[in-house]
Amino acid sequence: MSPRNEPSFRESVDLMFNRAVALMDLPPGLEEKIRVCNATYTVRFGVRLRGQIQTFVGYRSVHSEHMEPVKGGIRYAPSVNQDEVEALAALMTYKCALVEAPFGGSKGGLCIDPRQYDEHELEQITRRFAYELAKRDLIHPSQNVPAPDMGTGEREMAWIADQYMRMNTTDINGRACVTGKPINAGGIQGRTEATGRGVQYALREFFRDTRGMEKAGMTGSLDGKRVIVQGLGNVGFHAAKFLAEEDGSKIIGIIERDGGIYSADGLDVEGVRNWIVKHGGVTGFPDATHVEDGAVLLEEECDILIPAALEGVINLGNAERIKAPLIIEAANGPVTAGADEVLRKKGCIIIPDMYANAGGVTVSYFEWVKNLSHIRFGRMQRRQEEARHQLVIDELQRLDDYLGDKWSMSPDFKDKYLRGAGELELVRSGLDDTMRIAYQSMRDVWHDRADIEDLRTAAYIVSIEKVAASYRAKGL
Ligand SMILES: NC(=O)c1ccc[n+]([C@@H]2O[C@H](COP(=O)([O-])OP(=O)(O)OC[C@H]3O[C@@H](n4cnc5c(N)ncnc54)[C@H](O)[C@@H]3O)[C@@H](O)[C@H]2O)c1
Repeated sequence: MSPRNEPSFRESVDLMFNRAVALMDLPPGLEEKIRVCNATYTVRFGVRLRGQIQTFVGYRSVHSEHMEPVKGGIRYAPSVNQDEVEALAALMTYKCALVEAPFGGSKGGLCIDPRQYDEHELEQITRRFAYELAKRDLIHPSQNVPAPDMGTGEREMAWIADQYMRMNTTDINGRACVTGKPINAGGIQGRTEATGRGVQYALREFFRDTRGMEKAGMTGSLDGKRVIVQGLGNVGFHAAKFLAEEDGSKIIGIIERDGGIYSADGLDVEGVRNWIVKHGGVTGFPDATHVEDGAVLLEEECDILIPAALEGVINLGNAERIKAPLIIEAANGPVTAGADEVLRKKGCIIIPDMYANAGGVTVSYFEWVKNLSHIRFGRMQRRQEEARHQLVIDELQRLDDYLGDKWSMSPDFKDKYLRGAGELELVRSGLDDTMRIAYQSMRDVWHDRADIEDLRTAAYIVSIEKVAASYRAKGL
């Protein structure tokens, strides 16, 4: 974690914000209005567990209501605190603006180590937390819509949705009170993988940016690139798996709570994940070198470093020793403001969190829209699309017959062509499109303005401009 003399997470976010606004022309007062967190609600509640009452502390922070509902995940971790949820809520505001998800920023957290409780106990705690928030409209389809974050997943989101709906039986849009739910509880295809998938799409778009690649001193494609990932949870696992399986990248290092593993030949991501589930950590994973202090692997030679666990892991204590020319912030806030400056001076390119991990909120947006429209994406068009596709296939079949040996339809064409109509494909293409457009908007600012050195400042400028435009349009 950050050495004590570094600013807190929230201060770090504010410093990065200030760096961007210094290059903008905002009316006096507006910059402060955008930067500050509107409100943070603290809840303390008791749950009777194992024969005695245990008190839990949780937070829900609302950073900006320039658009409503506000949106942001709920984190379960012992280290959750007000500063952290406020920093994360601020990042949600900028993230939503950057990818044009029509939400303000929010975040929640519960101080708990979920590994210390069984499933039934976690359900009791989650339902009580949800009750405390929902009765104050801090969980609500049109006011405040949580999602998963560290330590939570679709299981917790299903409990939260159910709790809200029990409390609001006449709210026909009740399911839209939270996203990241399982499919059979109103979720959407592709949400679980969305943040990791977004990291993959972000990297693909970066690799299409010739000038960006030049700035990073990189050439070629993702194929064969050496990648180190910290945190093989929801985000890190999916990002690593897709990069290895679909882009040919080599995952040479994985860092977890109990240390790190390294193999120059590349690690089997799925195998490591299964090992962690079975053994509780990476220790003992075969055919790899194990290091007790996983953080040293952050400093190992690689092409792409993906911090996907905690904030503040790249700080003034290790920034000078980071060798990766490219860092993609899958986690929120993994690089402190001080480390950001050190790395910038070294020429390291950072794809910033507010863009890199925006895949989650993008697909959450799709899920929210799906819940409000009460119909699965593609359901009404599917038959019609299939009929149109069949016309094309029939026509190509005639051509195939006519041309004989000179040409033939590729064997998987029909399958691939028909596959384009389902919900998962629609979600993926919507996510890909979003990640491309958002990258291009920061890229243009980064490359076109001589006074902007880095992608993070460009990202802040693009999103602050959007939030400012929204305040200007509606008044404060
Ligand atoms: N889940 C999402 O959709 C989402 C969306 C946007 C951003 N994020 C961000 O991504 C990051 C990870 O979230 P997640 O949902 O994947 O959480 P997760 O709980 O699924 O996974 C976190 C992983 O990090 C590991 N970890 C914890 N402490 C560690 C340490 N000290 N060193 C190494 N590994 C450690 C955990 O063991 C776990 O495998 C967070 O910063 C979160 O805010 C998540």
